[in-house]
Amino acid sequence: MTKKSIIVALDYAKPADALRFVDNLDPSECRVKVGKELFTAGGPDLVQALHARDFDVFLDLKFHDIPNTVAKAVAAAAELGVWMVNVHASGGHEMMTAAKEALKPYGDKAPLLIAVTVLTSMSTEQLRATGVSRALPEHVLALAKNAKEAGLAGVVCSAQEAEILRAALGEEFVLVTPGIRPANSESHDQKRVMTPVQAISAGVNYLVMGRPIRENSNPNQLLSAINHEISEISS
Ligand SMILES: O=c1ccn([C@@H]2O[C@H](COP(=O)(O)O)[C@@H](O)[C@H]2O)c(=O)[nH]1
Repeated sequence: MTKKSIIVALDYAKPADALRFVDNLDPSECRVKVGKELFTAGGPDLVQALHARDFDVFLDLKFHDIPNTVAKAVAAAAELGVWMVNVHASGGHEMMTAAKEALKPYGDKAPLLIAVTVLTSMSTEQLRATGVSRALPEHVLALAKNAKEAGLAGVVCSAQEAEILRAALGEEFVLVTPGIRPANSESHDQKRVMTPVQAISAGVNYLVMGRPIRENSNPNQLLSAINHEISEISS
């Protein structure tokens, strides 16, 4: 179990606010995630500024397009030197294979390529309303199997599906889980949530946390406390 299993979501509108926030974090305690809002505002310069501060960057742009376009997009992410990048598993096998192929020239320097299964903000009812009739965990597993068959390193899912995925897809398959909330804290728009300890116990590799950390009066203290909590159960 890596010490840096917490990925802090930098969901800021302004790059300066994101950098001010990370300047109070220790890059040996966490990694960071740049999503659509911050990347649209700050672009490659912002990613470079995070690298200069020694942070591993998960570029969470959830690419979903035709295979050629997605392949070019993940190659552009590799050029930025990010640690992790993702696509939507619902884009299908051909799209995911094209993305994987596009990273081959980068060898050991290629970012980890993972696929989003079902967003953690979705409930069973919301998924059904999109036309998916099978049970939500079953759908997540089918998408994750497709991602593994296409050669991807892992998936984004909810920690609630981690045990099923770990059992079916093996120890090496990377599970990245947003929707992580400390006990008794607000869920916001997240529907499938778990606490950090529950998630790690279920076999998750990386915990994505945004608002609970960013909105805490002492983010560093909270990070250390969670790192301590999870190190106790994973040692
Ligand atoms: O299924 C998904 C995929 C991505 N996310 C992203 O993770 C963070 C979660 O932030 P919180 O503030 O901890 O809710 C956010 O950047 C999402 O875009 C997700 O939540 N679920």
